[in-house]
Amino acid sequence: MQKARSKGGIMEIKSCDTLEELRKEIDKVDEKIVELIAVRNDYIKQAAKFKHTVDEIKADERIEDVLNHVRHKALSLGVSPNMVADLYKEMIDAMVETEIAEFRNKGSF
Ligand SMILES: O=C(O)C(=O)C[C@]1(C(=O)O)C=C[C@@H](O)C=C1
Repeated sequence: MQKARSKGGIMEIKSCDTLEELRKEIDKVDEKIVELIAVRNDYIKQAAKFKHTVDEIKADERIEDVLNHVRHKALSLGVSPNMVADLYKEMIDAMVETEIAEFRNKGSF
C-alpha cells in the first residue's frame, strides 16, 4: 500500500485495480471529510459560549487567519490553496449562521 502523499497525511493511499474499488475508497474519504466537518461544527457551537454579541460572532480577522492557515496546509500537501480556501469560505459562512443560531439559543437554557 502506497503511503499518504505527504508528511502528516492522515490516510494510506491504496493503489486500486478497478474503478469500482477506487470509488469505494473515495466514498470512505468522503465519509471521513463529513465526520471532520461535524467535529468542526460542534466546536463552532461551543464558540458561541464565548461571544457576547451577534457582531462578535463574525470575526473577520480570525476568518482571514483560518483561510491563511488552510491555504498553507493545502500548499504543503500539493492541493490547490484556492480550491481549499473557497471550500472553507463556503463552510465558514454556514458555520457563522450555526453559531448565531446557537448564540440566540443559549439565552433560553
Ligand atoms: O474563531 C472563532 O471565533 C469562531 O467562531 C470560529 C469561526 C470559524 O468558523 O473558524 C467562525 C466564526 C468567526 O467569524 C470566525 C471563525
